[in-house]
Amino acid sequence: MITMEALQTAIKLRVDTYNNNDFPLPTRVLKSCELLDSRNQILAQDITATFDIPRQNLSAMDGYAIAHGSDISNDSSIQIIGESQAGSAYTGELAAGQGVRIFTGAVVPDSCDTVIMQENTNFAAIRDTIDKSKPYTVTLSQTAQIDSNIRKQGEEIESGETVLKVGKRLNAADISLLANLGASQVKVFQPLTVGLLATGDELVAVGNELTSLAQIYNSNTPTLKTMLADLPVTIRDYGIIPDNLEQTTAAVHKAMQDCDVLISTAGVSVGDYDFLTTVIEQLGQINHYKVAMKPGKPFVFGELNKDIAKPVLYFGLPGNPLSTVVGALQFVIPALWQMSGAGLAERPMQLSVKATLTNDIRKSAGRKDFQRGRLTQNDAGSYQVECFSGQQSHRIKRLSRANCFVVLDKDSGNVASGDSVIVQPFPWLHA
Ligand SMILES: Nc1nc2c(c(=O)[nH]1)N[C@H]1C(S)=C(S)[C@@H](COP(=O)(O)OP(=O)(O)OC[C@H]3O[C@@H](n4cnc5c(N)ncnc54)[C@H](O)[C@@H]3O)O[C@H]1N2
Ligand code: MOO
Repeated sequence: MITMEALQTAIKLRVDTYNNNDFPLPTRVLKSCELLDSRNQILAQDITATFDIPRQNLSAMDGYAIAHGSDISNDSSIQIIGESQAGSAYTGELAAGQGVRIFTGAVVPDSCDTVIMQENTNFAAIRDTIDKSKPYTVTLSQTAQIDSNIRKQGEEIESGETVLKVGKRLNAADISLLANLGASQVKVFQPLTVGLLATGDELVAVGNELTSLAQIYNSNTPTLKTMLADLPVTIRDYGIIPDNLEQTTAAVHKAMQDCDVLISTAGVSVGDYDFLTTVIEQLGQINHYKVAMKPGKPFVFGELNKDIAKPVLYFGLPGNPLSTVVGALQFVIPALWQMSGAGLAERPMQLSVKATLTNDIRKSAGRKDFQRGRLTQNDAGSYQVECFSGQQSHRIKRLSRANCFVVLDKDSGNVASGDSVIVQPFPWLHA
């Protein structure tokens, strides 16, 4: 059975080929996106500045701009002959020994080469006596440095500079940068279409009545929709498909015409009513089946390619709710970010921390284990994790109580209270 790490690498390599050959990023349709809707969209065009930032030399402090050639040593006096405010510059010429009152963000007059903050003058002592309608004198209480407290034109961004590149996953800081450059819209990659298909005769969609004791609610589809909500994808929900070869074939066949990616839940184990692997082999191929992890072992990675122009990548998640969550986090979501065109450094990072275990864990070697736990941090900043008993992959209440996975290596055996373990916080713990 393939290890989890080897499967992650295999999926990544397949998506590399998909992005280069099957559906090359440069040939994809672009979408104009309003700046405020662009969070988590993937930039499809480089962004180049059309003007300098700062656009002119600006003051970094409230204080005085002092003319070139002035004596700026401690105790020297400067004659203040006007004022430069943010949005309304002082336009006159200054001679050595002169200055203007200036505020943070205001233009530094061309004839000035230093800004001195008001705290380094006698401003506080004379403040109440200043009559702004006529020149007045301030005295430096500290020697100033030429060039200090001036944000130079273009020092942050020069006109013509590329500030964001194709593949950037736009975040609040990028939106700040784009807004500073006046971009009201950006070109992003058209979201991929991701089909969701739940299989199982026992399933009923939330909102409907359970009419027999054999029925349960379909929780995997709402779970996946929530987990994918932050991705730049369009979801198509194909609903619940009964455990029946013809209907499963028809549903997969329909989805592969409409979608770039298909995710199914359940029907991938070895039971008499688990048809998905058969259908995938009829309409495409299985690249990998079963992975040495717990939960989530009967995971399928394949592609649907019969009689269609480009392959539809297929992820078959095992039906147990926990297997669906673990498989989606470890394989599907990273692949979707990569398929969406997000550069390597732009894909959400799986954070992990070391924590001290507060209870014993029983484990047998053979599969990498993702046990649910609750991570806490003490006042000194170190982490502890409590790992719950009852780790079977249908334990939904414990999943909701947990905030992290305790990740135990494939070959690890039992782990004891006090041992240091690797913990992966759930994405929703730090988002
Ligand atoms: N003989 C074997 N049996 C099983 C094996 C095995 O290796 N040999 N593997 C077990 C493991 S591990 C898992 S995980 C499951 C995976 O089974 P399937 O993916 O085929 O899923 P089902 O059997 O249809 O369902 C499993 C479980 O999950 C419930 N389920 C299914 N879909 C949903 C949904 N959308 N929402 C909520 N719950 C769902 C379903 O009712 C079952 O209880 O196979 C083991 N068996
Ligand atoms: O691998 Mo299954 O997902 O343990 O329950």
